[in-house]
Amino acid sequence: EGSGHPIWVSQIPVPWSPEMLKGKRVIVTGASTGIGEEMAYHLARMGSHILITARTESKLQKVVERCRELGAASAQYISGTMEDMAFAEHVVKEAQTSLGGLDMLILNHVGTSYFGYFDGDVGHVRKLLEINFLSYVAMTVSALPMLKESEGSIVVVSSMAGKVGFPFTVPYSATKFALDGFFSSLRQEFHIQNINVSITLCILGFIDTDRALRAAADVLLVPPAPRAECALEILKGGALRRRELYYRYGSTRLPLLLRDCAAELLDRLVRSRYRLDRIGTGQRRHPPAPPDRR
Ligand SMILES: NC(=O)C1=CN([C@@H]2O[C@H](COP(=O)(O)OP(=O)(O)OC[C@H]3O[C@@H](n4cnc5c(N)ncnc54)[C@H](OP(=O)(O)O)[C@@H]3O)[C@@H](O)[C@H]2O)C=CC1
Ligand SMILES: CC(C)CCC[C@@H](C)[C@H]1CC[C@H]2[C@@H]3C(=O)C=C4C[C@@H](O)CC[C@]4(C)[C@H]3CC[C@]12C
Repeated sequence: EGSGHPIWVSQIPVPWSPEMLKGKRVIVTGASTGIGEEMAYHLARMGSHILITARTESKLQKVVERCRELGAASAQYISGTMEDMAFAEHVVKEAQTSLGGLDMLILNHVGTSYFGYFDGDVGHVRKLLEINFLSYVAMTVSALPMLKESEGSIVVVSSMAGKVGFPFTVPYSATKFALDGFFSSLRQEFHIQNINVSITLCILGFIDTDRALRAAADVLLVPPAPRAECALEILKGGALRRRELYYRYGSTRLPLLLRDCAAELLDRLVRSRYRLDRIGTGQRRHPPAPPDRR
């Protein structure tokens, strides 16, 4: 008995239950902090086998310890950078060798970017595409044989900035839009080929992680949503094999409906949620912004 609404999964309505992830073998990337860390703790409480990754070993160690305390069936980490596709593939192989397979691949990490006017640095766009997009592709490709066998799930953490153009996140937004194209197209092929691997694209609004607050809290007139609740909603969406997950629903799904019938209006609404006079303080690494051209 779950508490959520019944949702159609393969023609059968299934309610959410934490039991769904019990004993499942799950990879979470970018799990040293933020939403990824919270997903690891939820999975631990549900009794999953957890393999987490990020660059900072000291943080991963602590997260793994906490996961064991919280009741994970098992918890381990591998540290390394997703700039390196060989590392991305290595993480997946580790699931094969130490967990004997994989039920859910949660792609969540993002490389560091800036919150400010696009600075023209093409090299940065390429690097961010490698970390935020290409490594997701590489991990998906190497995990697919295991996921086919388990009839498992791929969970892709994206953003409102992967569906709508927001200012001050140009390189980041490009990487998130790329994920939609790749995974939505791939989902269609899975259907045609009767491959029973679900793909859940998660569309998140502003979430209260340390990094996001540091970068944008000063500038945005939008209240951030809590990361632990966000993490749980992502896991529910994945377990229920939904195609897309919106969090929070009211501030993500409704603006997207508006986009499809009144794009200019949404653009204007979005711009009105920014204190443009505060851009250029704090996180920016690069020289002067062009004048505000509203
Ligand atoms: N917070 C928000 O407002 C929003 C977040 N999202 C999405 O949610 C997801 C999580 O975001 P959030 O929790 O805020 O992010 P955080 O910055 O808190 O966490 C990012 C994670 O990625 C890891 N990481 C960073 N660079 C690399 C790298 N080169 N190689 C491997 N791992 C790396 C970090 O660890 P380490 O530095 O140790 O490598 C960390 O674990 C992202 O996909 C983000 O786009 C979407 C919409 C809004
Ligand atoms: C106006 C409303 C319709 C909705 C507004 C939602 C806006 C404000 C939300 C949607 C996506 C959010 C950005 C995001 O995805 C990820 C990051 C990376 C992080 O390190 C710094 C914060 C940043 C840039 C978020 C800033 C806030 C954004 C633009």
